Amino acid sequence: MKKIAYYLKPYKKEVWLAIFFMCLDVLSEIIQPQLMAAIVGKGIQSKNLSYIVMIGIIMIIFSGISIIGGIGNSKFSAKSGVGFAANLRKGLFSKVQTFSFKNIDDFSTASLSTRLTNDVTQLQNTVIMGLRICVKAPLMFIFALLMAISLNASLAVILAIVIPVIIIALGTIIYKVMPLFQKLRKCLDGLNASVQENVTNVRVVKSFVREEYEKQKFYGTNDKLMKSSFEAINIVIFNMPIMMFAMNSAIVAVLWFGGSQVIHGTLDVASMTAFINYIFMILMSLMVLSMIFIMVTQASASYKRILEVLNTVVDLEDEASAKDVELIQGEVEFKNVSFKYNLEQDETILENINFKAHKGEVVAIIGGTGSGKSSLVQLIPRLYDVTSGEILIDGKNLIDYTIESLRNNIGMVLQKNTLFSGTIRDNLKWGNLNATDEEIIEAAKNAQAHDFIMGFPDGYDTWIDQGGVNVSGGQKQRLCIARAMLKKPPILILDDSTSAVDTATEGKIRTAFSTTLKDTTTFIIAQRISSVQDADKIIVLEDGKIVGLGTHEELLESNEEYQEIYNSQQRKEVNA
Ligand SMILES: Nc1ncnc2c1ncn2[C@@H]1O[C@H](COP(=O)(O)OP(=O)(O)OP(=O)(O)O)[C@@H](O)[C@H]1O
Repeated sequence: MKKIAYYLKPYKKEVWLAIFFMCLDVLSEIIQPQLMAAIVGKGIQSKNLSYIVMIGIIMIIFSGISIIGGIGNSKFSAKSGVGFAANLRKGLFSKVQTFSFKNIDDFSTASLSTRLTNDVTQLQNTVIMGLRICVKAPLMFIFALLMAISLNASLAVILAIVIPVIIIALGTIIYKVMPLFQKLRKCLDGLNASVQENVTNVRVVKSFVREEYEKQKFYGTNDKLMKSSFEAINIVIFNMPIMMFAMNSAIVAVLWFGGSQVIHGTLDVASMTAFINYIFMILMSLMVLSMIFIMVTQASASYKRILEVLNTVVDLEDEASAKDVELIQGEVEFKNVSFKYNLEQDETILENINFKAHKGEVVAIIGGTGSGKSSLVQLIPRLYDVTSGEILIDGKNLIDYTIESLRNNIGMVLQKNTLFSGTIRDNLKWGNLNATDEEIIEAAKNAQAHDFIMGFPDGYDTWIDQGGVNVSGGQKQRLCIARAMLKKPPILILDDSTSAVDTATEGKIRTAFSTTLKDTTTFIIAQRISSVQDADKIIVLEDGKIVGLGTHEELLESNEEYQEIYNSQQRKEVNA
């Protein structure tokens, strides 16, 4: 609770103001039945008009105070709730930014986005409602109870029977509904994942004419959510009738016993009317409290999910001895490196990897799909940590460098390239915020992107839509390469990042690399032999193991696997 309350702390003043205004509202409401009793008892019975007018004016004044209290409370509770939610979202977002790839894999992207949006909104509403009703209902309950007892203690005994019945009924409802609310939030995750996946991949869905299939899949998830909601609603609906039954029974009992007291002259009608009003207030506040409890039960599912994010131990953090490095030289060595995504997993993704890349060398990695090429390069910027063995950069273990300074020295073009909404210039500058226009143009020229950028009417100010959907696959890849080059990193990793670029353009990019990035150690993952044949070293990977290491000529002469890949690509070219 402390962890979440921390985000409400900056709004402490607003919280107290909301409570203060609510107290005003409750006190002015609580006084009304007494004043009404005075009008009925003293004013009407003794036909004293000036007394009735005077008490009437007092009632109007208290109503005015009650309105001011209500408005003040609404304003400050909304301010606290909305501010709290904004702070909490900031906190969650910052936490997610520290997550390793594994942490993100564990949660799933859709679940994280539900937690940052829906779950936070749920807590925001709970804070707002809490500060309105949670303060009002208990205050109203206590004051009305005190007034009822002071008016007629013997009649108040009725409450001693009704209140425990209500509490037991409410407890049972909450106990039953709690796990259902948790199930409901999980279903909401599933629904969000389905929507996100479908919207992101709408082009694939349409090109495969799989709209109907996706629709059925979505209907399934949607039905699941509807069924879980019904399950919860079927229990919650008992709340209101039970409360109404308890309230009506209590009022009938008051009329029965109170009526006989009036007949025997031990209670006057005005006091009985006031007593009924207080009973009404007590039971109404209990009813409202019951609704709050249900809302809190629902929010507690969101609370747990938010806490899970905040409490996540980031499995990839700086070692205590890690030091910042300004500029690394770029020598990379893998020593007996083995890797699994999950320690419980039987299958080893990379096994006993050994090689050394000298500063400025181009190391190409080739191999079948799923052979572990991407996994291997992702270990260099510590996107994942090795399971055993070690990776050395400039002779020092990776973990001796702080993650931030290490990654600042590495440029990476991932297999799944992403551009952000913004201009081309903004997207390129993302690689180096201090880059000048000249540097941006130079990087774009080297990545063979300048010509097509200038072909757009707005040139470098052309707007890129979210995900880069308004540029072609090959253009997107070249923009991502330019972005990485702009960083001028000592180590550059290109994971299958020219697959959509034609061979001639790819050749030009390689030439640009060899001149402008001659001191950069470059790792290139590629499928085409033509993309790797000029590399200083080629690693042939198969099932996570190195089965060949050498230059194109060496491998062509002595390595069976490489020969096989080469021959199959030659055959394809001849057939084409
Ligand atoms: N995040 C992940 N969690 C668990 N397993 C993964 C993850 N990413 C990849 N794998 C598994 O690791 C193995 C190697 O995948 P990797 O992406 O490294 O291969 P690759 O050689 O780059 O393949 P491709 O050429 O198809 O991109 C595969 O069996 C894959 O299923």
